[in-house]
Amino acid sequence: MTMNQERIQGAPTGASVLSVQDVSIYYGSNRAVKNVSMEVLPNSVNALIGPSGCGKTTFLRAINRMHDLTPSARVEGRILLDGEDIYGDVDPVAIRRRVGMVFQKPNPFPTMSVLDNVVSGLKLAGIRDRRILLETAERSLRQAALWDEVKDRLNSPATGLSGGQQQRLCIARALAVEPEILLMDEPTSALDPQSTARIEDLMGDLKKVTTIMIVTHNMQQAARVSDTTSFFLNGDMVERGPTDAVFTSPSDERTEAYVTGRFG
Ligand SMILES: Nc1ncnc2c1ncn2[C@@H]1O[C@H](COP(=O)(O)OP(=O)(O)OP(=O)(O)O)[C@@H](O)[C@H]1O
Repeated sequence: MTMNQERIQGAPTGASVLSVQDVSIYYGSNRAVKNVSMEVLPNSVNALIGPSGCGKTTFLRAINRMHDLTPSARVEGRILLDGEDIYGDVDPVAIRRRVGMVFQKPNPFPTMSVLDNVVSGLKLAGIRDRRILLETAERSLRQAALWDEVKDRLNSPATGLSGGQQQRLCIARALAVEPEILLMDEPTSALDPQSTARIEDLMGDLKKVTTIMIVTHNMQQAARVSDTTSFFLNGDMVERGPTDAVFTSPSDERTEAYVTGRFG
């Protein structure tokens, strides 16, 4: 293991924005994620790859306490966000404000305008100052590379945008509350190649303002956009390291078989 790999995979470094410590996740008696630990550095893009059903989404959802909404689900271990245990004595709603999420299918609020979608999180937090709302909307839409396309239709329904624009709107909506982490669950799988490329191009800019965890089935995408890659198999995190190393010289033969397309 290289020093860089040790830094990524090993003990908490204090520099981590997210520290996952021995996390297991159960649905009833089925353990879908097994003893996963990882340290995530700020302003990095972290890909989670692995065959269908290996636990990637289950792992991702633990990071913003979405399993609270599933009665059979249980999370063991510790997840620290900037040193604070997100399963400790904290309000899950406050955690979800700090950990944004973008889903597979774009899900703008259908009855709201473009502008109201972007600032919905701020309004929920009680911010009413129109100047602040407009400034935040412009900043977030610029960060999501959507501003130029929507600046003249901010008050039009969000549902009038194309699928790719709607997904960038959802990214802008997530960014508006300045999340420490942005979770992306196969964010381009419902999009055409051109919209996918736009979102991939965006990743480098997004990580300047947040830290990204992205589940993807597309290994070229993981290779193109991420700094670290974690390979999951049957609930185990088999390997995690710098993306270059995981793709070109994986240390586990199961990772090699997967990234070279021999299974999955
Ligand atoms: N709500 C749920 N209730 C019960 N079991 C679940 C639930 N969600 C997922 N599972 C199970 O947990 C395991 C991991 O599923 P998960 O969706 O996390 O995998 P994944 O790697 O994200 O798969 P995919 O790539 O197909 O999205 C699977 O065996 C799945 O059937």
